[in-house]
Amino acid sequence: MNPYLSCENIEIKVGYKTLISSFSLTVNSSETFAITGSNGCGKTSLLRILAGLSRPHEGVIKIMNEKLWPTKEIKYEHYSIFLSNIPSLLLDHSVLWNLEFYVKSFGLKFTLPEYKQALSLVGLKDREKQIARSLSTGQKRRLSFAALTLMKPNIVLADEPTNGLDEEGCQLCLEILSSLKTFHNSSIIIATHDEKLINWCQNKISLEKYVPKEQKNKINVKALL
Ligand SMILES: Nc1ncnc2c1ncn2[C@@H]1O[C@H](COP(=O)(O)OP(=O)(O)OP(=O)(O)O)[C@@H](O)[C@H]1O
Repeated sequence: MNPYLSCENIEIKVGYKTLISSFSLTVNSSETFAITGSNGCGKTSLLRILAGLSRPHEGVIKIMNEKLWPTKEIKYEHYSIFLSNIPSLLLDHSVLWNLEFYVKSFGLKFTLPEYKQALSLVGLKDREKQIARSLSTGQKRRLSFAALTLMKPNIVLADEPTNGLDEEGCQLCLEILSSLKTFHNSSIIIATHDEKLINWCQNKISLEKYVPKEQKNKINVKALL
């Protein structure tokens, strides 16, 4: 069977600086990966590239055996979903409007009871008319989980998905990801510093080994004091 996601020899540059080089990965159905590494090593940059939201300097990326980069030949945008570390919402619109809008942007549509059920599942019951601006950070994140439960993507690319969540929210996140993996064979790739999430993932990849040596500038606190 073809892998859900594969990438070969990815190089990421920021300006003239090489952030990551020679990164390759094959992700099959139901596999879970934790991408770890120090602040600024390139986890978010890598996930955004795997989601097709930005471009690598070098490399080849395939999603469901269709090319994402260098030439984009993806048939269905909803194959993979990127959960940003800061959920992007249209803040002057309601919770329900944001959920519908997000799902529609992938060409999908659900019924009102389905949207309501998804909101209820993530603890946002009776908040569908609330303006997104008035949600807390954790509630905004829960709203992005509601979209996941509806869309059931093949691949979830989640950037620090438990940031800003209370203990129950973290548990909810794990339950949603576990059920996508178990019942829909979704592959999950998570960039995180959260030990619980890292331990949940079957595979752990430290990005540090793909950071060129000259970029590893450790801060010497003693020298600063
Ligand atoms: N658009 C951009 N313009 C300039 N520099 C950028 C841009 N995006 C990212 N960078 C730089 O690239 C590096 C990697 O950023 P990235 O957000 O990928 O790191 P990260 O590993 O996710 O960090 P953290 O653990 O803090 O979330 C950082 O030094 C950052 O300043």
